[in-house]
Amino acid sequence: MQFDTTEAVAVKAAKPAAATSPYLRLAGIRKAFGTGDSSTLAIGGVDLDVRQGEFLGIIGPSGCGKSTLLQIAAGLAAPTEGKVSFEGREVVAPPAGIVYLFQQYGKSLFPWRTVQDNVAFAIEHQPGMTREKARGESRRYLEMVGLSGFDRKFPFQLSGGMQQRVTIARALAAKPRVLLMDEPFSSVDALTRLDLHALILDLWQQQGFTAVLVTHDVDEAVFLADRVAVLSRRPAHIAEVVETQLPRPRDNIATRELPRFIELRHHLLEQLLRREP
Ligand SMILES: Nc1ncnc2c1ncn2[C@@H]1O[C@H](COP(=O)(O)OP(=O)(O)OP(=O)(O)O)[C@@H](O)[C@H]1O
Repeated sequence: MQFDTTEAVAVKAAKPAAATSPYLRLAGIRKAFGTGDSSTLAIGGVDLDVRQGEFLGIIGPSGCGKSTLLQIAAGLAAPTEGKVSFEGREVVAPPAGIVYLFQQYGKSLFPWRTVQDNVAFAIEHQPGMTREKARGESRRYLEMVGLSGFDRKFPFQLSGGMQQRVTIARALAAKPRVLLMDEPFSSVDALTRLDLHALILDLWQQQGFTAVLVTHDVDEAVFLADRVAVLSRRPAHIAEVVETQLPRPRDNIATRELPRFIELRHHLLEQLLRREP
């Protein structure tokens, strides 16, 4: 299938300057682990601008450096070369406003805390915040992710999908301006994953944060994102950035049947399969 990028280029050119100005910028990012003969070059030079308010998907072959890149964007890891800036300031530590959602909900929730106290953890240390106020706020975010009434349960009393909803509620309680997600839906079953896709899109639309999602799943990236960045094999660089141009609101069944969805899925799978070792 021939992939037509002319439309994508035209749309990009027509956008107002404010929508394309640097918001979260990764410039010349290289990352090596170790030194000398045993060193691994994970990222070989990545330039990527994340636009304010967009939903950006990042896909790439296994082990190409996706998680490393996201950790660098979050200020959780330092690049060997290059610079990250957020709202015009260089990122040298995790900045306020950027929240990182980990893949393994099981490891990121505190098993000894109730669900509401897990969410409260994101806000209870804020100046002027009391435990009761934090719990009240937590219940509001639990309601947003469809978990009203589960606030006094412990994580082990919830299904995997529900536990991931708790981590999403906790991330939202921190009021992210940018939510970075590292394969957040990969540990749940296929139907729960579709539910979580709809949930994260609703929340993104309601709350107005910028979303960056790293995933192996081409369908997930195309379904959720405005743009999909394709990473090359390690050492990673940006092979391509595609504008999805799918109408919103997106629907779990209808959107996936659109010719544009099928065309993008085909193109991106072809890219990835060609790039798998
Ligand atoms: N702390 C570390 N020390 C040494 N090497 C590391 C470290 N973290 C990552 N790497 C290496 O860097 C490369 C990229 O890893 P990373 O986890 O970023 O890839 P990924 O694309 O997210 O992988 P996957 O798709 O399997 O989740 C891999 O070769 C990995 O072994």
